[in-house]
Amino acid sequence: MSLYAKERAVAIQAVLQASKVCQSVFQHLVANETLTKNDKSPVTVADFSAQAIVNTYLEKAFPQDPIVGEEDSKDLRGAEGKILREKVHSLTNGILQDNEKLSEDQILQAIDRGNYAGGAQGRHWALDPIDGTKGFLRGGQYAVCLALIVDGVVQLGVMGTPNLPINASQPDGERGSLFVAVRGQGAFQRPFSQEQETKIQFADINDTKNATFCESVEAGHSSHDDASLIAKELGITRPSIRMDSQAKYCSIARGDADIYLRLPTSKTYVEKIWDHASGNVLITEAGGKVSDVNGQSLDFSVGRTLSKNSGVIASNATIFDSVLAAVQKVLKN
Ligand SMILES: Nc1ncnc2c1ncn2[C@@H]1O[C@H](COP(=O)(O)O)[C@@H](OP(=O)(O)O)[C@H]1O
Ligand SMILES: [Mg+2]
Ligand SMILES: [Mg+2]
Ligand SMILES: [Mg+2]
Repeated sequence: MSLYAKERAVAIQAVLQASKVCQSVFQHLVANETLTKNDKSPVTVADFSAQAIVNTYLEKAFPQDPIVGEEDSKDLRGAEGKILREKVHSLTNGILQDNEKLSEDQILQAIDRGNYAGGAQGRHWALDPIDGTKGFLRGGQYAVCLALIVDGVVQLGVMGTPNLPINASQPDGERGSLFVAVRGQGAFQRPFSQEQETKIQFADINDTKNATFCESVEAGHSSHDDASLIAKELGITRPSIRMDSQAKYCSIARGDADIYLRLPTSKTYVEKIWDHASGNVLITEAGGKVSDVNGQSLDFSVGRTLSKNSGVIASNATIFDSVLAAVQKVLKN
């Protein structure tokens, strides 16, 4: 059996079920149930349900493994959290099989299994139950992102992208894919609807002027102004593809676009490990390279955040050095 085969299978099942709960929430609920967290980022019933589902699957298969998850159950507790708690309870159980159903208490406990501090020793999971909550709310791109980190290095990443067309050249065709990568074993995509996996890789380009950027919709998450200066520097004339979430990593890894830049908009924001862990291994396994804006590898060993890094650059390995040089030239000015 190949390395991490069980982890891979469990992660696929967990992400698939969590993706289904997100689709179900989107169909059944209007956006007015959205909460706003202290950092002003939105969170929805679907974020909580997806975290409960993934953590439950992980606990069953790997009871010893700690989890770094984005959400916690605080807003679902007590009298104030009752309405939200009941919604999460019924939506979560709507997806689970009869023998998997969870009580309200079990859901709260499952969500809070995501409270691990992370670090350099041993293995833990990193979970973003919905990455791109803003995309989810506007019917755009979002991703359920799960990664296994061992001794500070991401070894496995699984992403579910319910709204991403399976084939970018058929934008009105079937949607919903899983992207899966294990370090040293390649990068793969499969539709939600069947188990057959297809190997994916970066587009084969060696001149940056033929490249396309894939960037955040939110200028507050990555500077659009700096990106357009870097595009000029690289001779890029094609318009950027904008989408929310780590679906950006998936898009470049299968060659829909070529370069993903996350250019810091403030000196104080620190990237979170769950926003990049699964994308990180997918990029490497699809023939790409990834670093921060200083050319340093992303360091997943320092806790829940990427406190040693600033921003992200990901591209095809062939053009990576040129992209890094352009980023550094523009950011220095
Ligand atoms: N000022 C900021 N700079 C960079 N990322 C930010 C940010 N504020 C929030 N984010 C993160 O950006 C993620 C979405 O990124 P993107 O723009 O690529 O879709 C959010 O994930 P969530 O949606 O999981 O909260 C959130 O963690
Ligand atoms: Mg968030
Ligand atoms: Mg996120
Ligand atoms: Mg999230």
